[in-house]
Amino acid sequence: MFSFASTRRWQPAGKHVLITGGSSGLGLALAELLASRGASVTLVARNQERLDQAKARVQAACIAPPQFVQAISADLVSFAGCQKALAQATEQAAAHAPTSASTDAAAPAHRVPDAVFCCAGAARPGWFIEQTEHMFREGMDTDYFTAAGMSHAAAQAYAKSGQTGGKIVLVSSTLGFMGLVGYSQYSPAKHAIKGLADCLRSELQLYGISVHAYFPGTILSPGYTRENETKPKLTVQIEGDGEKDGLSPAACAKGLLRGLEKNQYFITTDFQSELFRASALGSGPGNGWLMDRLKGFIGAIGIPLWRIFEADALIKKHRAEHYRELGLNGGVAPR
Ligand SMILES: NC(=O)C1=CN([C@@H]2O[C@H](COP(=O)(O)OP(=O)(O)OC[C@H]3O[C@@H](n4cnc5c(N)ncnc54)[C@H](OP(=O)(O)O)[C@@H]3O)[C@@H](O)[C@H]2O)C=CC1
Ligand SMILES: CCCCCCCCCCCCCCCC(=O)[C@@H](N)CO
Repeated sequence: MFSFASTRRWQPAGKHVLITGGSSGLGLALAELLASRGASVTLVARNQERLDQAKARVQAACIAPPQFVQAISADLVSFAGCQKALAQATEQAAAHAPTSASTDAAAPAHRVPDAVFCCAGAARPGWFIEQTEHMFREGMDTDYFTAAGMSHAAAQAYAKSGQTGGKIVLVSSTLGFMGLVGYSQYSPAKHAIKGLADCLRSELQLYGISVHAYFPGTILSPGYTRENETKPKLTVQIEGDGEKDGLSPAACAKGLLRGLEKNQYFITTDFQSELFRASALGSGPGNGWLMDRLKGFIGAIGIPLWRIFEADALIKKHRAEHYRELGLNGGVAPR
């Protein structure tokens, strides 16, 4: 009774969705899934070649003729880049709009995309003391500002045009609920996404826009392979074997869509993230009062045990090796 899970289920069929980071990993899987459910899709990312390949895959997943798939190359770090990409997506969609004969409202002229998924992001793990100002700023740019910029562009466009029913989906991470050794360049930006989601969920009610945030654990994506190249072994030890515990991009996309269909505000697709969610609810709507308290209770017991006996224990055990490895204090850990 406290969950506000409404009866209106979100349906991708006939909608136009814009997906940032749509050329790879989660974004691409989501694009394929939504296309297979009848949505038209705009993919946005920087690299044109990967966009073209992705576009072909998403086209192959389409089910109904009025559907269209378009790919836009843009760097979404700047607000201007986001605004331009959204405007392009809107204009190009109008060109696909069904002509007189069609009764399908897949893409009425100059309609802002019905939903915007902010999947662009990347982690560059490493030791806090070894990473540079550039890397920290790059983390905020890639993981926070791409999402803040696209949400801003979409909210403005919805509000100015009077288009209601818009949807903004932000992608955070389990690391948006908690922080872990090796992720100081990334996790703060994912916490910022959570804060942004709270503000936007609240404010964008003014314009009839719904806001959701997704908190995935490890996704077995190209991005994950890349981040593992710089990830400290200690971090791997604590976060666990991704190949074993991680989910495929397709499984994540499916779980995210299921959460949207249930109108959940914070969405997770694995039990660990669900425990952290239930332990960090804040002021937004939960996913069911009783289950949230029950999971919060399990988290209240399990998380400190995990921290003390697993995470912090491994970190303390690693001190000597760490000083040696990095040649700190002449390679000797002080007592
Ligand atoms: N992989 C994981 O274990 C986890 C990932 N996440 C989050 O999920 C999301 C998807 O991750 P994943 O599938 O691994 O990502 P991938 O690295 O596989 O794909 C990232 C996508 O983002 C695009 N992108 C990156 N930077 C920009 C930019 N400045 N402007 C426009 N597009 C950009 C990339 O294209 P291009 O480079 O061509 O621009 C690519 O399409 C990210 O937000 C990530 O932080 C959350 C939890 C776990
Ligand atoms: C009872 C409680 C048990 C708790 C166990 C917790 C284990 C820690 C899991 C941390 C996993 C981090 C996944 C997100 C990774 C991510 O966002 C990056 N890969 C970036 O792409």
